[in-house]
Amino acid sequence: MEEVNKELGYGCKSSSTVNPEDNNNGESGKTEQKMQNLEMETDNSPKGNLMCKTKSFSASFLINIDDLVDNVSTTGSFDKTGNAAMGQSPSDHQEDPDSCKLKKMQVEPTLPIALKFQEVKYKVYSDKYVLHGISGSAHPGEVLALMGPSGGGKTSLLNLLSGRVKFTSGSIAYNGRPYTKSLKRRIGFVTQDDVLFPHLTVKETLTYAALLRLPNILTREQKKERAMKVITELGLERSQNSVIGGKFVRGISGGERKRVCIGHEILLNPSLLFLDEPTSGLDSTTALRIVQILQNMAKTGKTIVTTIHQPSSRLFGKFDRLILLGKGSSLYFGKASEAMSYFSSIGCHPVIAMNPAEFLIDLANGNINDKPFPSELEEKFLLESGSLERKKEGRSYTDIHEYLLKAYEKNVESSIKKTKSVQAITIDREMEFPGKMNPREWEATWGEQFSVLVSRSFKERRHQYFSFMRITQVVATAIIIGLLWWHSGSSLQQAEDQAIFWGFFPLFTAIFTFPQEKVMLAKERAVGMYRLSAYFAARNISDLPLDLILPTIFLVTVYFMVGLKLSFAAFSLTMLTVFLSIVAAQGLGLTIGAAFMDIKKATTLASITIMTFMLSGGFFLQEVPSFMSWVRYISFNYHTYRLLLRIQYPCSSDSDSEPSYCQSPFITNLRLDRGAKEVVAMMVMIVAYRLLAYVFLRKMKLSKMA
Ligand SMILES: Nc1ncnc2c1ncn2[C@@H]1O[C@H](COP(=O)(O)OP(=O)(O)OP(=O)(O)O)[C@@H](O)[C@H]1O
Repeated sequence: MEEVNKELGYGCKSSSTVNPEDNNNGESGKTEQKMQNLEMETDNSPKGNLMCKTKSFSASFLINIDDLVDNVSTTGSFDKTGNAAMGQSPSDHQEDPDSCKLKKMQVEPTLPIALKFQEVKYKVYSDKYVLHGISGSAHPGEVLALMGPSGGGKTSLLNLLSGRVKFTSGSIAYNGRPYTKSLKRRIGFVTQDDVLFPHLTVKETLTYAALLRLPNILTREQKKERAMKVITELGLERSQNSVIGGKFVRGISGGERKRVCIGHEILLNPSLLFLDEPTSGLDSTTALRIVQILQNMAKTGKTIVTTIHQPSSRLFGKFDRLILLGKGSSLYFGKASEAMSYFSSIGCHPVIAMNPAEFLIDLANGNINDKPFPSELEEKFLLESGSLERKKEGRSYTDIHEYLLKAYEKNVESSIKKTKSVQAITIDREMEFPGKMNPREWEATWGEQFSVLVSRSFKERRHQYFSFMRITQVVATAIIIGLLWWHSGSSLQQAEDQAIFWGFFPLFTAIFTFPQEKVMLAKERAVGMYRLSAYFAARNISDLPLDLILPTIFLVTVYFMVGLKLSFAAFSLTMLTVFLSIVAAQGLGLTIGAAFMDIKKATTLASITIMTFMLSGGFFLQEVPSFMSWVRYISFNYHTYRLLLRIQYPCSSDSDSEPSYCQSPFITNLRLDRGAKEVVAMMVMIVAYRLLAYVFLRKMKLSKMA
């Protein structure tokens, strides 16, 4: 067995305990030194270079990473500590002001950020701790894997390290400094779920993200180029024109989708990239490809931290460092390649050939059935149960967990504490000159955000709106109404049916808008991709043309089949009334959707509302009790109905030329005037409902949904 283990490379190291962190001390010290050197190199670059201005600072190094990566692949490389071995020095370039940016490109790599955390605890409520004091570090050029069984605390730790969630106690330092808002732009986070628009292509997805996320110092063309470079870097060229796809739409593969999510984050060239289970649900070859991409990215000076569930042995070999978590505690921290030796040294090693990752997760799960267990544990069980058989049955997860924890405290934790912390280094200009850099410099202007969002929303919704089902629903309803009231002329019933259909149809369509997009909205707002007002305005405007096309088809069909008033004025006014009704109904739908952000709840309230509006609107009940009559004034159905009747049954004050229906009690009771009040009421509703929807969206704790 010993031989088998040796052959596999993770055999028992017998007596001496391997201390994974001991081996790192020297390296991590060197890392810190190198990082400081790198920082100094940057600081010592020619003055003119640094004066290529605060404004262009971040932007220029964004473009530059590509040149840098090119340089790395052709002329040099990053070592494990994130130092770039550059092929060119700043002095290789002329002191031409126009070449300022170019020079920056070749001088500035990804700003290396080392992550160090000590005794990080995380409490979710009262005394429920999810993490019980985790320590470790990750350096530029490295991929740190957080591994462990389900519920071990991987995602929680990742969220804390990325600054998305506040920790309860302990410390997390980025180049020796605590988290600040300015770090946000240096951090990329790839969530476990792929939050992407299903109907956009890969190219559209990344281009829109580039247009929205990249700083304004870049031109539109440069932003698009950047998106294309990311596509190339991630090997997505072949699928760039394919749609992303989703539950109901076939699209690119899971691996490609994950790469698009990674691309979304690396557009901004983050120094720290966090990924939550980037390989879950992928086959081992695709997973390996993703991790290979992460490794390549790390080589450009990024610090990469990823959670991983059950990697294959080939994949496991790709990680530089590893934290093994079990029940919210750290069971191992050190080089991934030394994990097996460490566990062997404390008496835990597999008796059969197995994937090291599988073995480690089994250990963290307390499952050591086909593994020899350490003598200390054996003694413990022996003492408790007295017989070998019972002893084996009696082993519990808690005992094994405690044993591994004690071994960790004895062998690893103490040495982590001994490692010198990274000397605080400036992370970016905002830290250097607090408050002097305008955060708005980073983002596109309101107008640009609006136009990009309109275009994106239009492309995404185009497919949704003109779905076969939806067109069938509208056309079929129009034909049925047309046939039922075939050439019946200006029928009251017909006006009623239109008002009902166009009352509930847009309302029930609009309630889905915000709940459906809430995860995307939360994700994009969390990284400050755009202003809420730009999103809201864009969503309203981009919906309009689409929402008016189907009603037009409907109205034309019904109007002529039923044989309504054949005059241009009557047709146009009917059309306008229906449009007003649609936009008002939509506003109400948006408000209900934004108020709940939950489709089920929103649908329930929308059903109750529309029923109340219709009943009070005058179609079914002519005599509404006076204490309930106020409802009709906030009902767009009521105003639509009155306007439609007014158009189809005009009555003038001249009683001689008045048609006979003007004397009917039904019409006289309605006391139809010129319709100005109805139009004003509808306009007020259109604006007020939308304002209300915006207020609800603003108040919504979107961060909790991300
Ligand atoms: N906000 C919370 N409230 C209550 N319990 C929580 C909260 N966040 C995390 N937990 C609990 O903490 C534990 C760790 O959760 P976490 O999601 O970090 O585990 P994980 O290792 O990422 O699991 P998985 O691999 O299944 O995603 C779980 O038992 C989870 O239920």
